[in-house]
Amino acid sequence: MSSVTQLFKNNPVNRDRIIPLDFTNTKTLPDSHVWSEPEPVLEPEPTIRPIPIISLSNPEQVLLRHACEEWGVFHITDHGIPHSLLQNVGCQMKKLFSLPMHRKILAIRSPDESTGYGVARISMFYDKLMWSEGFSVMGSSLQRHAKILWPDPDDHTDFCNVMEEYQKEMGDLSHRLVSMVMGTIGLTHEELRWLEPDIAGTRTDSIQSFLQLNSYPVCSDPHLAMGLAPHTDSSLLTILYQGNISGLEIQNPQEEESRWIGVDPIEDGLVVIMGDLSHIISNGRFKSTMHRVVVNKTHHRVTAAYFSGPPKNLQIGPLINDKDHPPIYRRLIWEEYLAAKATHFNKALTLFRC
Ligand SMILES: C=C1C[C@]23C[C@H]1CC[C@H]2[C@@]12CCC[C@@](C)(C(=O)O1)[C@H]2[C@@H]3C(=O)O
Ligand SMILES: O=C(O)CCC(=O)C(=O)O
Ligand SMILES: [Fe+2]
Repeated sequence: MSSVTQLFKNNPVNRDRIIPLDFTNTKTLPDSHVWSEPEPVLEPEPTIRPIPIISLSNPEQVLLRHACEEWGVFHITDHGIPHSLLQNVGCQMKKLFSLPMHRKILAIRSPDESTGYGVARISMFYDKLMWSEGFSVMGSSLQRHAKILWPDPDDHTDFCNVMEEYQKEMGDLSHRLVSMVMGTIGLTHEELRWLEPDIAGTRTDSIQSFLQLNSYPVCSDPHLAMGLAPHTDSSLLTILYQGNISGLEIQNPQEEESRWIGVDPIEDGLVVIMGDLSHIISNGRFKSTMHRVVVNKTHHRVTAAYFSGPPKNLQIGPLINDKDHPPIYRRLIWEEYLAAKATHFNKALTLFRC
């Protein structure tokens, strides 16, 4: 059993934090989903620099390092993922989330499981409920849940083929990205051996991953709702496909006073979100930036987030140990980190401080 699966068995979620609202049959915002008074619209700050864009056909080390150290979030272009595959992923997500509620419910995640249909796990750390629904995939859960959602083999085969292809592409891309970003701070350390491609497919120590499909239905009162509440990702890094609809925002990492900045889609781009584990490995140099998702009145937004993490049972820890910068985090395995996150949420990182 994967360590992530075991983790969810040990940290079950309350049922009321699993089943989403039936958004298609909800015309006005229920009180459970009202987060705040409308925020005053902030004038755009002239000093705010745009989120970095890194071309993978010719990545500049200095820019990439800057993106990881100053922003923790950046766009990538020329990533090699076929445009048609991204479009198919978008279509399949729409197909899934447009199913009637009574169908989606058949694939509902159970309280001690990580995969299937339901509300994002961070929901349990907030009083209010979010204007979103999700579908999580890990390993063999894809086939099982797809067959429940679509008894007709034509439908579930299409869905599974697209998602399997996407996971394969994301696996390769995340390997490339992790070694690229770690390379920018001089990490060629023995301990990064697990990043070397597993061409024969025989190693048991390859990267673990988790695919999260998110759906943010149209909302009559977007200023009062929250698509996905503020959080940092527990991954090494997350690759996000967000189509061409805005909604993702990051907390400006260069300001003390939190101000949210939109990460608006760019043509054929993907977004990379640096996770807490990269922050740990880089001994605090890389930011794992707080982000959230806002919703809108007119467009149903669907996104695919691919979380990659280190191999099962592999201990990771700060890898830049010169005497001027002693390690600020202790060593840990991904499962331990996820367990801390599942109970302490945004305070999890501080628990591993030396
Ligand atoms: C591999 C991961 C990453 C997890 C935990 C575990 C499985 C589910 C992932 C997400 C997916 C949705 C956002 C998030 C914040 C959530 O609620 O569940 C993510 C979380 C994290 O990054 O902590
Ligand atoms: O949907 C988005 O724009 C972001 C999703 C996200 O942050 C997540 O799934 O962790
Ligand atoms: Fe996230």
